[in-house]
Amino acid sequence: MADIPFDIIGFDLDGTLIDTSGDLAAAVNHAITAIGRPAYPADAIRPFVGKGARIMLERALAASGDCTAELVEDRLPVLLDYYQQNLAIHSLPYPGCVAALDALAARGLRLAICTNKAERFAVPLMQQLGLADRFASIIGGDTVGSAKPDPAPIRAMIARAGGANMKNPRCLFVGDTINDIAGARNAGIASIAVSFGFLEGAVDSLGADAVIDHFDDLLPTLERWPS
Ligand SMILES: O=C(O)COP(=O)(O)O
Ligand SMILES: [Mg+2]
Repeated sequence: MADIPFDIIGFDLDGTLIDTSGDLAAAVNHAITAIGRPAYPADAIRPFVGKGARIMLERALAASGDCTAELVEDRLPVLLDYYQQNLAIHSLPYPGCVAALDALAARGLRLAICTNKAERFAVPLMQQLGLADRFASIIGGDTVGSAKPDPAPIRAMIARAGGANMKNPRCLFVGDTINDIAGARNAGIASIAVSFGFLEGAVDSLGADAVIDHFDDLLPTLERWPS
């Protein structure tokens, strides 16, 4: 069995581990159809995701009319309340995700999450999907006071996943947008971009160290990683 030269593998959540676009779209639509805006299909929400719920709402409002600060302040609590109650109605892990997590854990790797989603959504979402216990740490966009691409949340993810007690923890981050790949680079760690997430445009342009098109490719890609 080929050696994997990492101790901790970190993952982005939305668009990487889990396709959350159906529940995010439902929450946005709940907030904006009440003021006469049209509903978005899940596919149309994907490019709005990546920098937290406020920016997702701003992008959705701006794409269908005006987007004033008052409108955002008025609609954001409605969106967040709805999402908190409906985290995992449509959301599912991407194909092969759970098997890949099992395979990595069986190889002794620690798994962790760093998402720009607020922690109060990220943790119960993973619990409701029955996956939270697989992760040694789950850091949200509001856990440490800054979000990716700032390196601080990725560093906190590593430290809380046991890296704080390791001499030189070897870490890699897997994500779907520039926030993830730039965040990994800013934290000084390697990265893999997934091509099946919420990114619009060419995944190669993210500058990740490798790209995977399916979770089945994750373990072989790590096994081939130069040590
Ligand atoms: O909720 C968001 O905007 C982004 O979440 P992610 O960092 O897990 O992709
Ligand atoms: Mg993402």
